[in-house]
Amino acid sequence: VHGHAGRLIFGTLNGKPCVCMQGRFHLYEGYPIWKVTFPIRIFKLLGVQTVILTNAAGGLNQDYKVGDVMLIKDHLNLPGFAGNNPLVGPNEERFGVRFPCMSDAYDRDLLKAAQVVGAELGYSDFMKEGVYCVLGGPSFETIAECRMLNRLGADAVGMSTVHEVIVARHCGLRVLGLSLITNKAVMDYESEERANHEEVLQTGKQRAEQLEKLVSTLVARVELNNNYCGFGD
Ligand SMILES: O=P(O)(O)O[C@H]1O[C@H](CO)[C@@H](O)[C@H]1O
Ligand code: HPA
Repeated sequence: VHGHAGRLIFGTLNGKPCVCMQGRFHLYEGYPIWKVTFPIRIFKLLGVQTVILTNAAGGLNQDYKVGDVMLIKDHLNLPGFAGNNPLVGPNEERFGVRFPCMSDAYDRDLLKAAQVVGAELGYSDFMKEGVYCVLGGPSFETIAECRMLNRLGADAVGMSTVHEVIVARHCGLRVLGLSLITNKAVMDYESEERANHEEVLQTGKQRAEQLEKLVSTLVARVELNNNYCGFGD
């Protein structure tokens, strides 16, 4: 999509071997859901143990400000309610079980580690924790939809990530999810604001340096055996 480079970059980050997707596939681009999540299985086969998934999202929680970073503690998979789940079809036993658990989708130790690192870097003022809701896109939400999602328990809304999380958990990868609140979802009929992709890209650029620092510091602290340095375990 415009704004995503569409590259796969291999290297080391703070001494840790990493592979980084510079961009992702989205359902609304017309890709089948298995293709959207295909890179996750490639990562598994490459020996990856931990994935850090990031996205741009609209803020539904009235306490959120543009530029906040929301650590994802849970998700609402709305396309999934209609049967649009990346695991639909014959189960690939070599990756995981038919009915994977999702109540532990977002690794609590990694989430705690992200909070600790965020605080150390002085980012606490703009770091939140909340529930991400995925929709199919590409149209942004109506006011009624935003109000409904917020009442259903969503703090942020976007068009990605959740499918990747489901496939990652199915094959046993540990997941940390980060949403950058790039815009406030319009919840009020009096509002003159309009969701637009340019604002999304602009907010992304403004926070890029801090997000890079957060992720790279965190990566430095995650041990290859999935333990963490300096977080009490
Ligand atoms: O979720 P990512 O890929 O960060 O992008 C978000 O931003 C785009 C809308 O501006 C949509 O693709 C939405 O999902
Ligand atoms: N809605 C859906 N997806 C998004 C938004 C939004 O407001 N902002 C960034 N991605």
